[in-house]
Amino acid sequence: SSSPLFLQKGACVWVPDPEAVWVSAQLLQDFKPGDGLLLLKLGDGREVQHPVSVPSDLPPLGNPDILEGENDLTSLSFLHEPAVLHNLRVRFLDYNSIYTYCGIVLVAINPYEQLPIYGEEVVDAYSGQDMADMEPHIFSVAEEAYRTMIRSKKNQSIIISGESGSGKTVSAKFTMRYFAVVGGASQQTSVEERVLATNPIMEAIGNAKTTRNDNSSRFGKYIEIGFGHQGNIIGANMRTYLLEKSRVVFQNLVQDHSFF
Ligand SMILES: Nc1ncnc2c1ncn2[C@@H]1O[C@H](COP(=O)(O)OP(=O)(O)OP(=O)(O)O)[C@@H](O)[C@H]1O
Repeated sequence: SSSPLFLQKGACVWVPDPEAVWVSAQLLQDFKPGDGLLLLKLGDGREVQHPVSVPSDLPPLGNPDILEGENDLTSLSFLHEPAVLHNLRVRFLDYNSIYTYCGIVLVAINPYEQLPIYGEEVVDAYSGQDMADMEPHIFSVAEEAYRTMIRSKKNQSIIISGESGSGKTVSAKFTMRYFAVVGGASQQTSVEERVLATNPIMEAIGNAKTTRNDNSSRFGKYIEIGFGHQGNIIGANMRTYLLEKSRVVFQNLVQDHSFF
C-alpha cells in the first residue's frame, strides 16, 4: 500500500463517497498507529470520523498540488484509483485534454464531440517528434510506432483496448489517417486513400447500432498495413477475429434507450 502508518495534520487523503466515488479530505489531527480513527474535514466543510482498525483501512494519500494535471500518470507521487481518476478529470475539465500518458501507454477519454485536434497541421506538428517531447495524443503513439518501424525495420503493433463505445474504432481510424498523411497521401486515388476508404465498407457490413454505441463494431479486425521503403503505405489487409457470440446482435422489440 502507498499509505504510511503515520499521518500529519493537514495531510490530504481520498475517502470513498457513494456519489462522487472519491472525495478529498484533510486530516484535522496527527494520526499514529493505534489511534483507531482519522478525524477528517471534507472538501465541503463537513467533519467526519474515518475508522482505522487495520493499516489497510487508511485512505489513499492525495498528491501534492503541484502535480495536478500532470500529463503522465507515472509522474504522480501516489498512483492509485482516486489519483488516476482525479488527474484524468482535471485534464479533461481544466486543460481540455482527452489524452494522458501512463508511461508508454496512452489513456484516452471519449469526448463525444468533434474536437479540432486531428487536422493536418496537428499531424505535421507530431511528425518526426519524440513522444516524450510532445503533449499526449493518438498521433504521438502513431508517430512512435512509425519511427520505430523505419529505424528498426521491424513490424510494429498498436493495441487499442477499452469497453464498447470507448473510442477504439475512432482511434484506429485516426492512426490510419496519420500514417496516410506522413506517408504522403496526395492524390485521391493513392493507395493510402484507398486503404482509408475501406472503413465505411467494413462498417456497413460489420457494425450495428447498440444501446451503448450507435456505431458498434460487431467483430474485431486485425488490420495489417504494409509500408514501402519510403515509409509510404503500399497496401493493407484485414482479417476478422473475435467473432464471438457476445457480439452477435438481434433487433430489440421495444426501442429502449437504457444501457441494458
Ligand atoms: N476521439 C474522439 N473524438 C470525438 N468523438 C469520439 C472520439 N472517440 C470516440 N468518439 C465517439 O464515440 C463513438 C463510439 O466510438 P467507437 O465506435 O470508436 O467505440 P469502440 O470502442 O470502437 O466501440 P465498439 O467496441 O462498440 O465497437 C463514436 O462513434 C464517436 O461518436
